[in-house]
Amino acid sequence: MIRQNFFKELYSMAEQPMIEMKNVTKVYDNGTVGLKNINLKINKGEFIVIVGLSGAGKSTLLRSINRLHDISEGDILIDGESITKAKGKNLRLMRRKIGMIFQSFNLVKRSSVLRNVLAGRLAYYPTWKTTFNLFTNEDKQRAYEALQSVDMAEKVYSRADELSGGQQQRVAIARVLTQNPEIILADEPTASLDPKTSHQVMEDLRMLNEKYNMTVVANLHSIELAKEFGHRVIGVRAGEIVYDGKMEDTPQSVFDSIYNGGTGKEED
Ligand SMILES: Nc1ncnc2c1ncn2[C@@H]1O[C@H](COP(=O)(O)OP(=O)(O)OP(=O)(O)O)[C@@H](O)[C@H]1O
Repeated sequence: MIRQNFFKELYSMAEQPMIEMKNVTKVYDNGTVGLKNINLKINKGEFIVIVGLSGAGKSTLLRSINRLHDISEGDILIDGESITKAKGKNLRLMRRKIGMIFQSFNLVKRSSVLRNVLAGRLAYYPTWKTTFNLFTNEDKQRAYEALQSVDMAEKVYSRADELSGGQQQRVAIARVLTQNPEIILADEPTASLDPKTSHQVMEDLRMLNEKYNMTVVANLHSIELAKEFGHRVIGVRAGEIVYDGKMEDTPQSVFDSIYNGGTGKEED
């Protein structure tokens, strides 16, 4: 009996979603409805792509997960714990589990590549230490290795604004790797990049997913990249989930209808 319970418990732990959205609605201060009653479970190690027209709510969905946007109704659980209700130190610890990649890279442009990558460790230090730049050698080594894994080690002392867009995004990926989160939210990570560089950046995200088992949720405009890299596709239209399925089971017609057949606000 004890043995049975043990396995049952182990099983239910394995089943616990990494991210769970329960009846999530987001209404912006000006009355715009960003998300309408979203229910969604994302498991550890998945690589999710979110697709939809401009204005459909992809960014709102992604940014609700780490509370860059506060939701109006519902609850969001990270690894079983409500981030919606989290406060103070607890909220900071939960956010440490969530890394973010932005379309605009969000590096400190006048700082070195190394300092930018070390910023991924900030949440592990008390503020006074970071003010005085007291990063440990271990963390410097960690940052260097992260840069190596995205093939950017030779730029370690360059200033961030001396790099190309693709190189900056790779530094941002090294920063997120140094943070060592469970989840990576990538909000249009390739929107400012050319096709070849976009592909490279997606390969880096795949590496984080496969090698470190990080759960990746990426908003993508490019259907080609979505198809190539996503394991599961979520279609969003006018703040609602209109499709959710494994990539291998998703026919082209689904993409056609999400992008052409819908009531997405802008291109109607
Ligand atoms: N800060 C804000 N205040 C008010 N409305 C907003 C705000 N941010 C987004 N919205 C609105 O919420 C809706 C969803 O926007 P969101 O940015 O999430 O869409 P998206 O699918 O990410 O679009 P894109 O692909 O263009 O980035 C849109 O109608 C948008 O105008």
